[in-house]
Amino acid sequence: MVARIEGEALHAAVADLDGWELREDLLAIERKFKFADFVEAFGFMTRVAILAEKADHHPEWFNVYNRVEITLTTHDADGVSQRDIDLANAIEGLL
Ligand SMILES: C[C@H](O)[C@H](O)[C@H]1CNC2=NC(N)=NC(=O)C2=N1
Repeated sequence: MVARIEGEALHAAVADLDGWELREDLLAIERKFKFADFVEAFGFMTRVAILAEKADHHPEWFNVYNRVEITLTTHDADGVSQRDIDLANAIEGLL
């Protein structure tokens, strides 16, 4: 079981992440990315997929052409956990 991050700690953790926002229901974090074209966007998604598989923590995402929208949440925690924060940080490291 993974602990859910809530309240002040949740807001502080999200504030430390560049460009990520808390979803309105406070149960997930989200970020929108925009690339030059589809090849750039899909290349990014491929690199995220490799990170996600290594971490056994996977994004919910949406892609149209050069736009990628990522939502991170932890099903086991029914909300945001450190695993989401860690994956968001690892994604930041790809940019
Ligand atoms: C069995 C497996 O470890 C779990 O289903 C993992 C896989 N990837 C996951 N990804 C995300 N985003 N949240 C989870 O709770 C989760 N759980």
